[in-house]
Amino acid sequence: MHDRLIQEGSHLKTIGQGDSHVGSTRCRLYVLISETYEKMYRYYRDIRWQAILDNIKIFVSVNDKSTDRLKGRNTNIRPVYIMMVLVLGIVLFMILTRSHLASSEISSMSTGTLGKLVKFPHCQFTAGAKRCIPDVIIIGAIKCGAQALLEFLDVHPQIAAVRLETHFFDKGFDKGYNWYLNLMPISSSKDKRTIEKTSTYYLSEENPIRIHASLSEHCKLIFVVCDPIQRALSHYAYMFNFYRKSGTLAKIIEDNRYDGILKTFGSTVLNLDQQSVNETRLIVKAGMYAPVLHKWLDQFDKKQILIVDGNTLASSPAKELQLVENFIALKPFFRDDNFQLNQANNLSCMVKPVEHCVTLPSIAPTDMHVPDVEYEVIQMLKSFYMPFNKELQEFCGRLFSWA
Ligand SMILES: Nc1ncnc2c1ncn2[C@@H]1O[C@H](COP(=O)(O)OS(=O)(=O)O)[C@@H](OP(=O)(O)O)[C@H]1O
Repeated sequence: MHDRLIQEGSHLKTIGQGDSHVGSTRCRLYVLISETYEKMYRYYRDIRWQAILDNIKIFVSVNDKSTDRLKGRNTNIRPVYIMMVLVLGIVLFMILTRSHLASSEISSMSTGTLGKLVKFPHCQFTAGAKRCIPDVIIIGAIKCGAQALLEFLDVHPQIAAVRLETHFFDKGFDKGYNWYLNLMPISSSKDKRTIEKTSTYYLSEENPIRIHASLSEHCKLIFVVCDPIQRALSHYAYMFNFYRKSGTLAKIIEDNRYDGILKTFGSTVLNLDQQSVNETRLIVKAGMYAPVLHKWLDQFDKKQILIVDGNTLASSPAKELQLVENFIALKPFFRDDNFQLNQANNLSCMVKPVEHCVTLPSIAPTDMHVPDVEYEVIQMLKSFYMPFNKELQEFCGRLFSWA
C-alpha cells in the first residue's frame, strides 16, 4: 500500500514507518504528510484507519493486504479491537513525532520579515466538529463595502464567515496557525466554505506572499473596489470622527503620519504646494487599486481573484453576490427580492430570508463630521485616479460607473 500511495500521490511524504505485532497480526504503520485532503479520498479505501493532526496524516495498513482487498481478494483482517489498540499506539506515535515534523518542515520555510512560511493544514477535526481556515479571503478595499459583502454572504447556507477582522496576515502572522484556526467558525457540514475578511490585507506587500504560502493552492480572493474619491472621503470622515471621539485628533494632525489625516481633506490628499496629489498618504494609496493588484498577481493566478464593485453592491447587492456565487461555485441563492434599498442612506438591507442591515460605525449622524471638499481637489483626484481605474477596468473586462 505504501509504495502505491507514494507512487500515485506525489504530494505524500513519508516521515516514519514501522512494524508491530498485535497478537498474531503483523501491522505496518506509515506516517505520511499530505498537503491536500481531497486527494486522500482516492486512497481512502486502502486505509484501515487514518488520523489527522495538523498536516500529519497517519495511515495504517494491516498485513499489507489492503491492495489485495482492493482487487476483491479475501483478507484475514482481524477484529475491530486490534484497530483500537493501534489507534492508541498511533496517537502516542503522533505526539512523539510532532517535534520531528516541525523541524523537518522548517527546512522549507522562509524566515525574516515575512515570518515562517509553511502550508497550513486546511481543517482540524475535534469531537465531531471541524474548523477550517479560509477557502476565500476578502482582501479589501477599506470603506468599499467589504463588510456588507461578508455579512450578506454569511446568510448563504454554504458559507461560514468570520465576522470580525482577524488581521492575521498583516498584524498577527507570528501568532501562528493554531491562533488563526481558533478564530474560525466551527462547522459540522462538509459543504461549507470558510470566508474571512480583513479590509487592509490588500495594502501590504507581504500579504500576497504569506497568503499564497499558507492557504490552499485553490484559495480564492475577493477584492471589493469602489469610487476611489468617494472611498477617500469616507475614509477621511471615518478617521476624523474616530480620532475626535477618542480625543487624539490634535495629536494625529500634529504627527502628520502617512496613515493619519490633517485638518482638512484637501491638505490630507494633496502635497504642500496644493498642485499635486500626495500618493504617499494611505488615504490616497488605498484607492490605487491597479498598482496594488500587481503584487497579488505576482503570487496568484488571475482566475483566483474576483473584483466586486462596491458601488453596485450598495444599490443592487444581488448582482454582485451572484458574481461571488459563481466565482466560488456556490449554489444560486441570492436574488433581487432578497434586498430592499433604504432610501435614507441609499444602502441596501436584506429583507429575506432574514432581515439584516449592515451596521455602520456607531457615530450619531449629528456628531458625524462631513469633510468640506473643494471642487479643485476633486478634479485633481479624478485625473490622478483615472489611469489606475482604466487599468482596473481592462483587468476586469468590465466598466464601472465611477471610473
Ligand atoms: N448594504 C450596505 N450596507 C452598509 N454599507 C454598505 C452597503 N453596501 C456598501 N456599503 C458601503 O460600505 C462602506 C463601509 O465599507 P466597509 O464596511 O468595507 O468598511 S471597512 O473598511 O470594513 O471599515 C460604507 O461607506 P460609508 O457609508 O461611507 O461608511 C457603505 O457605503
